[in-house]
Amino acid sequence: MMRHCCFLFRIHSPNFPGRILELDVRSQIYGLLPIKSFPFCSTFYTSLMESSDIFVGSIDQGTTSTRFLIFNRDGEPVASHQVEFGQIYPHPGWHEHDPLEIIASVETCISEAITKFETAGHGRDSIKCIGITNQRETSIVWDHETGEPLYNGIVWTDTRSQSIVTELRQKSGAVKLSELCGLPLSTYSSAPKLLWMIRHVPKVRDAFDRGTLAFGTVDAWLVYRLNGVDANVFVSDSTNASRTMLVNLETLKYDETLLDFFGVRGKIHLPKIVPSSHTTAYGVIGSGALAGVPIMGCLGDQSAALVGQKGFSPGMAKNTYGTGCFLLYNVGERPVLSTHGLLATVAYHFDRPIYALEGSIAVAGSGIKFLQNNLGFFAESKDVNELANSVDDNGGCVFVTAFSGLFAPYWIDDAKGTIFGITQYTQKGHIARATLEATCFQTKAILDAMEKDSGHVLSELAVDGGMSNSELAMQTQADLINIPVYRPKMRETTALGAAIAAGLAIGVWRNFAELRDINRAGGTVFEPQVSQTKSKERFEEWEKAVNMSRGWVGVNERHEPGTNTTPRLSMKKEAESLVVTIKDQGHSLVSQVSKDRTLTDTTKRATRISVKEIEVLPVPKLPGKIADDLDDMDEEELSFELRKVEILQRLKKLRSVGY
Ligand SMILES: Nc1ncnc2c1ncn2[C@@H]1O[C@H](COP(=O)(O)OP(=O)(O)O)[C@@H](O)[C@H]1O
Ligand SMILES: O=P(O)(O)OC[C@H](O)CO
Repeated sequence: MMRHCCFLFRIHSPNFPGRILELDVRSQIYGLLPIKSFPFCSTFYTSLMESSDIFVGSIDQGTTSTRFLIFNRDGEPVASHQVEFGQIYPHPGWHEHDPLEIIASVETCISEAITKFETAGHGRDSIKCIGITNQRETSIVWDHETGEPLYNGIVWTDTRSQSIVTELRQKSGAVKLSELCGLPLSTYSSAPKLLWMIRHVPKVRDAFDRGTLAFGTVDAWLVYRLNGVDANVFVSDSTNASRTMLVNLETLKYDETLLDFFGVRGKIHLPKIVPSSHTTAYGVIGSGALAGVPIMGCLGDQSAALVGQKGFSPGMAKNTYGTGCFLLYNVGERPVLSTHGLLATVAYHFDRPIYALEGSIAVAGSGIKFLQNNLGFFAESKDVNELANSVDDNGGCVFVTAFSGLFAPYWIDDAKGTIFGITQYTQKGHIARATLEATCFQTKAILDAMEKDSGHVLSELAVDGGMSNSELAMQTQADLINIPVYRPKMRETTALGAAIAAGLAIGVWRNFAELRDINRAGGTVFEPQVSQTKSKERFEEWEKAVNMSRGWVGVNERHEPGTNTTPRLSMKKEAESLVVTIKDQGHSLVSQVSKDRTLTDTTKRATRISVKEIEVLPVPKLPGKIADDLDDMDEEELSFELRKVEILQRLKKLRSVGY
């Protein structure tokens, strides 16, 4: 076997104490040598022996888009590619991702970025390792034997598990949960989403009963599939695993009390929890443009942003304005349990775990996307700024963007998105401004809570994420919190953090000191510009609005189709149309395809729908049955060629939500 000495690394691996692993850049292990003396920093286990032309790849799998970036040793991105992927909203409060589409989006990004990288004159062999960072809590289930997903991923924003959460809150032991895992019992964490799938999705229930149900957050899914199903690399990093509610924050192991509480102990396959930076645990990319390249870093996206901002000392904080907005505050080597509505979480786990207090805001950039996609206010996210700047202030409007209830520090389950203060004077610009302000107000509330929990006053807030591109939002933020807001020049700090985690494992960077100058120059500082009295008044208005947004969702009124019984699906041929009815205990969804090819869906309370005259069949038999019936139908008679496609698409959509 030929060795290329410029590509040779020696690694002091935690898996092989006292021995050195030698491996080439494609991660083929040549042999284990006894360790002699090795002058590397004791904090990290790695040392890059000889190197030139070194790059680290980073997969950033966010809530709305996937990116792949390739960083040089100075932490500069030299090539990248980004794609948006499908957001599935089958019912109010439901939000899903197709797990296979997520994988496809990663593969596309890697392949396109590699093409750009090579066009720029680099060789793909110079990419030494890959880091992964991802949206957290989003829950994916698959068959442990086949690797096939059993349902769409339930996204962290999804509130369908509300009644399960309400039920669990009554259960003995509920109040102790957050002491063990650092998280409040809410729809946000993974465990209630997992329970919902076990209860309501027949395929998931079957796998659960047969003992083949595998559950993981997005990191585990990506690592598993990118290695190739046959490799069966089933791991999750501590920062991601700690968001499931199944993991003990102190031990970073699955906790029997938590597993028992959720009724899953010994009944499902869970990924092994490993540190965020590791030479071997994450395996290697199995196929495609980077086949053979090792994955060596993995962090939940908010942890990655903290690492990318180099928030390595206790007292350092960052706020990432992406789809949601998340403030992480480094509290050091011991977790701090909040008494003011914050989460205790793992900041990162390299040689040892470091903890953070977290303030989570469910809606930030997604509020802007809402104005764009749902209300048609503008064509692109960046246009929100022009619209918001078209007015001098919010014109008295306050928008509580509680699309998933309100997260930290309020944790109001029954709030809904609500705009207060609308008059005939209100313009789109006022609403755009109020949307940007909502995240800034909630950040202010989180910082206040953080100061109470930590006893420490922050002197500057480091920011990043898509919405931090908004000058108006960042200036508003500085005004409201009355401290400078620092925005780095290169805003892909999340991807950088994952690259750092991977690079530290293999010695691209040997210690934190070597990272000091990365992304330091050229940042922007937003200094507070309004009086404290003025910003206090505005914040009081916000808090009033928050209180008034309570109670819009009565727990019993939540739209939760399929909560109790097996849903029934039926179809009926009428003279002018084909009617497909999905009925469950709470609701019926009626899809109607008319002769003129229009398709209408109506969701009604079940009690108001007469299903007497139509055949009702158990769901599992239906797909084939419907397909057969459609084939038998007389084209003339029904006279709309598109109906099959339309109905089958509609059924696919319905099946994707568990029917
Ligand atoms: N110039 C801009 N001004 C305000 N918001 C922006 C701007 N550019 C992007 N955004 C918002 O940032 C969000 C995307 O940020 P990103 O960090 O990529 O999120 P994620 O990782 O969650 O997918 C979008 O929701 C978008 O609305
Ligand atoms: O997609 P983002 O960047 O808003 O991050 C999602 C979070 O990880 C959810 O906890």
